[in-house]
Amino acid sequence: MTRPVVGVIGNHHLIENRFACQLVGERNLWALAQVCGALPLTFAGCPEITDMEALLATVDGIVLTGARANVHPSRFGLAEDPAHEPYDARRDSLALALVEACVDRGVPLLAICRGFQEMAVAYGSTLHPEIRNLPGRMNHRMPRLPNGEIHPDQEVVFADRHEVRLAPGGAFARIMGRDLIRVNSLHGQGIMQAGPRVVVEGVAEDETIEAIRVDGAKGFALGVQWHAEYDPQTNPVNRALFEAFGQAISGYSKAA
Ligand SMILES: N[C@@H](CCC(=O)NCCCC(=O)O)C(=O)O
Repeated sequence: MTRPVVGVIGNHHLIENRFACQLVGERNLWALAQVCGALPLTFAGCPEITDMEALLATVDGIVLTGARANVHPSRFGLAEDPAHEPYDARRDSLALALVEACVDRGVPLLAICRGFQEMAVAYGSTLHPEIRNLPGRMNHRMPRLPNGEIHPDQEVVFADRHEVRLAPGGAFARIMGRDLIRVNSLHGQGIMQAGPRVVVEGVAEDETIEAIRVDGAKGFALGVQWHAEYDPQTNPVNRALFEAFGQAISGYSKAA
């Protein structure tokens, strides 16, 4: 029995400000291999070189990963702002189309952080570019040193930072087996207004939306604002999510 194959989207980076690359956070790949029993297969976040039909004929699931670049504000009716760069318009285009294709066909889809935002925007949600600036909101960005540098210890950066209250009886509460969890937090953007098919399944103490599903999806279509890929090997909350995704990809039949 071969492993199910999961497509993992890449994101654009300029290495040394000259060398264009498609990168993917390695922890996404380890989580899929070790907890879902999948073969992770990265693909470019570039619609120009990605045949979606060929991709979806090849994979048993898709993961839209986190990424430093923000979803372009034109996708939700706002003007771009240098303060909220970088953007990754190619990834936006491919990811938003993939969300709808997966939802319509029942291809299991797990959306993480930026991917969560892409899932939300694909179905008409708006985002706020810097939610920590909203009254009453926490700072959801990764912790930094007093001098402003990103904290050098990954355990600190990815430590649980806040609670998420899950909708009782909802998809996430059923997967997690509880209504209250704690999660890490590494994002600046957040959902302002959920679109009509975006079901809010979990919110933080400051009402920031942290977990969603797409209403009417034929298959697994869940998104989380936190970085569940960081430690599903040891963290029961993230393990439950990746195991549920693993069941979905194992049970998915491309032939259907
Ligand atoms: N850019 C968006 C999404 C946040 C996200 O995916 N964070 C991952 C960060 C990985 C890194 O810093 O390289 C936002 O900021 O909301």
